[in-house]
This record gives sequence, structure tokens and C-alpha cells, in this order.
Amino acid sequence: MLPYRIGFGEDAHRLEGGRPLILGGVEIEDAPRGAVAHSDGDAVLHAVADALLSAVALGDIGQYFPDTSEENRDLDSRVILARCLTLVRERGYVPANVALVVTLDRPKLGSRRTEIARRVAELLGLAFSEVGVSFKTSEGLAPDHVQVRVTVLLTRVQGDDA
Ligand SMILES: Nc1ccn([C@@H]2O[C@H](COP(=O)(O)O)[C@@H](O)[C@H]2O)c(=O)n1
Ligand SMILES: C[C@@]1(CO)OP(=O)(O)OP(=O)(O)OC[C@H]1O
Repeated sequence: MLPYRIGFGEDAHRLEGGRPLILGGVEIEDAPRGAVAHSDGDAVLHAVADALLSAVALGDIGQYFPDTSEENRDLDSRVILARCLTLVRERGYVPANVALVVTLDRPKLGSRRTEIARRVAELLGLAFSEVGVSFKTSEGLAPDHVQVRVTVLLTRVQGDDA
């Protein structure tokens, strides 16, 4: 069993008026547009969840929460993340640290960085200092969507020699 495993996740959603913009479990109230999605469209939590699954080679969230299922309509993405975390723990690993990059032209998110990092840390059972949150604009190249990329490092649970 490897002592460490690295994972990578990515998600993107189109932006449209009349939808909420939720990032890392935090609603960005001043966003003029939100994510078009089958679930609540939280691209941060989707990308983190996919990174967790990729680290233990378990595919992606669409396999566990298909967007063809009515049960998953408007689903709270914290449910998706919790399930993926359980799958990781069942395989004997826990997250050690996470780095995420949100690409979004508007609104500016700098004032929400601490809140988003804190929320993601809580959801993963990590210290605040283990969650890096970066924001980038697309420089106008992709003004109509939000994109998130995430790397995660897992460590083996202490005493689990399986
Ligand atoms: N939605 C965003 C996007 C970017 N920022 C911050 O703006 C700075 C410049 O970003 P560039 O993409 O032009 O390099 C950088 O400090 C970002 O943190 C932001 O707050 N919100
Ligand atoms: C979360 C799911 C399921 O509700 O749908 P979306 O909210 O559209 O999100 P996406 O990241 O495109 O794909 C995963 C889907 O399974």
C-alpha cells in the first residue's frame, strides 16, 4: 500500500442568470450569474470530489451521481463530497492537503478566500492551513463559465498496513 497518493480533479460549468453561484459550499451572493448544472453546480466541491476519487483510482463522480438521475437534481454537492471521502477512507487513506484554482472573470473572489478555504477544510477534516485557494481570471477568454482545478494529496491512515 502506497504511503501517499496524489489526485487531480477538474470541473467546469456554464454561467447563467437566475442561478446561484456556490463555490466550496459558500454562496457568492453578489455573483450576477450562477452555474448551470444538474446538481447545485458547486464546481469546487465537484473538482475536489473527483480529485479524491482519482487518487484512489475510483473513477469520477458521474459514476456515483449520474446526471441522468432525478434523485441527483439540485443535489447538495456536500453529499457528493462526503460519499467520496468515505470511499477514500474505506481504502485506508485520508486527505493531507489540497490545492485548488478557481478560474472566473467576475465577480472577484479575493474577499471570500478565507471562507471558502475554511469550508473546504471543514468538509475534508483538514486544518485551514492545508487548503490552498487561488483565483484566476480567464483574461476574457472564457467569460461565460467557471472552471476549477484541484490537486489533493492523501496519506495512509496510521496503523493501516493492509
Ligand atoms: N474571480 C477572481 C479572479 C481573480 N482574482 C484575483 O485577481 C488577481 C489577478 O488575477 P489574474 O487572473 O489576472 O492573474 C489575483 O490576485 C486573483 O487572486 C479574484 O480575486 N477573483
Ligand atoms: C453532479 C452531477 C450529478 O448531479 O451533475 P452536475 O451538477 O451537472 O455536475 P457535473 O460536474 O457536470 O457532473 C457530475 C454529475 O454527476
